[in-house]
Amino acid sequence: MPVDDDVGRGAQVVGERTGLHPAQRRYAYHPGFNGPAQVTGGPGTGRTVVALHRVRHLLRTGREGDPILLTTFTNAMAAALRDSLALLLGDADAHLLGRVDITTVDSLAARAVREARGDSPKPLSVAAEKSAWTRAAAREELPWTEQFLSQEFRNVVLAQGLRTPEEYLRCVRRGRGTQVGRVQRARLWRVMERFTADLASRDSATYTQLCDQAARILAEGAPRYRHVIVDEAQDLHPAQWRVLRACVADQADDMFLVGDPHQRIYDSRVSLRSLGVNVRGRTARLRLNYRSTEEILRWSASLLDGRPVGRLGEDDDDGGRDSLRGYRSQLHGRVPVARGHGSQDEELRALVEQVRTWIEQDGVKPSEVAVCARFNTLVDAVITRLRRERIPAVAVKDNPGPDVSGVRVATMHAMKGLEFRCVAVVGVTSAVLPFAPQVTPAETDPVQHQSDLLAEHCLLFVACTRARDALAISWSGERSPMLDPVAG
Ligand SMILES: Nc1ncnc2c1ncn2[C@@H]1O[C@H](COP(=O)(O)OP(=O)(O)OP(=O)(O)O)[C@@H](O)[C@H]1O
Repeated sequence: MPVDDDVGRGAQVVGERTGLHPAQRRYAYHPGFNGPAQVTGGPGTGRTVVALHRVRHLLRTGREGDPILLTTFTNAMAAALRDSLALLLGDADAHLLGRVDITTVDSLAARAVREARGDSPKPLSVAAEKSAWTRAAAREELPWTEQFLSQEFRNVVLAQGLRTPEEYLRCVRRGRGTQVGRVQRARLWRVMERFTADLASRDSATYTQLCDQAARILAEGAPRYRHVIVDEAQDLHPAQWRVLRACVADQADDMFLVGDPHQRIYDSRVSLRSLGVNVRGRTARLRLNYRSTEEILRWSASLLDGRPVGRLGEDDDDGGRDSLRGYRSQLHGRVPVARGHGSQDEELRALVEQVRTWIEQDGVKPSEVAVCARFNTLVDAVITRLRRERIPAVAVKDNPGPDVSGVRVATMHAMKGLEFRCVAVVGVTSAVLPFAPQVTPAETDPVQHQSDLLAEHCLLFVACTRARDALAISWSGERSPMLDPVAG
């Protein structure tokens, strides 16, 4: 199989055109789509590989000098895509690489704002945003929490690009499960105005605000790219889609999107049609997983417990549902192991044994083993413990290159897009999965509650589907209810 064996990367290069499955090849080497095209599929079905081949095809067949934008979700994934594309192009086509801008949408947005204004506001941390909402709401007795205010601003105002109180009064609050009348909307708007003015005075902004600003700036100028290729499309917010739409003219082969709605771990349900990205008649779904064994796939899929997952690029009003029907692997191996422990110390001791077995008995390189946890505190504890037991360990967030040895340790969010031969998911307790502060209470907003809960299930699904050959799940104390379908 013509696959390079760099570690911890999702976008490994499938060598020549003939290495692709016919379903992958049909889209990667399509002679020309009459508008945006989209490829979906479960984890490990090679969507990123298809995106890379599409870039190569467009580079080879397009006009010399036509710029291409290739975006993904994190800087680490952008770096991995850059390496993979360079490998795929090889020496013969290396000169074409300069035509491809590989970056995240947030970085692209920050760049556009900086170019227009001479600088760009400082992005706000989650904690700083919460305090800013508290300040904005301080003068009024409001019935809303900071979480509600932040979601209303992000999921209604910024999602729809609303500019005035009149627009907000008139808008349909898509995706929100609460009624907010005219008087309440007027109050909410005042709070949101105070929030934005406060941030502006501190020269700060949320990432979504930055994208909203960038989309307006870009829409006023000429399109910057001839083609836009989007990896991990399931997690982009409408403001990020507006940035992308503004970057490329509405024409043949303008946008090529790949994503998996089962891996949506951020709160973004989007109607692409309403944002001028209409993929109708140009969609394909991949079903063959090349990464994991069938045993890992089945096990991980049952974590979603049949929960309905909306289609990529459709919101609740579009109403479509995606499914993992027909999703399969031709690889076979051991059934994943799920085990509870009396204390965290015991759990970490068992983890050390498991990792040792993978490395010493199964002959797996340390860098092909990953351990992940919901939060950084446990990530740090795992690294300390492994090192104490003389097992080399490195944090994925420190971006270790492929030649750095050591077990990779990361949060579940940071596992997005990566893959490893063996994966241990630790600390899967009821306290962190689902993580209550992350899930809007049903009485505050029942729709948001369901969507937040689904994102928690998807997060565990993403973590487990990074494993190629072996998967071990553990917890200490009370097991997460999300494991009920698999752990009996
Ligand atoms: N046709 C193929 N032949 C052999 N291996 C393949 C093929 N297509 C993809 N792969 C391999 O399958 C693995 C998953 O591919 P890729 O990362 O592109 O999938 P993905 O759908 O983007 O996955 P995810 O979103 O879960 O990260 C990689 O190791 C890749 O090299």
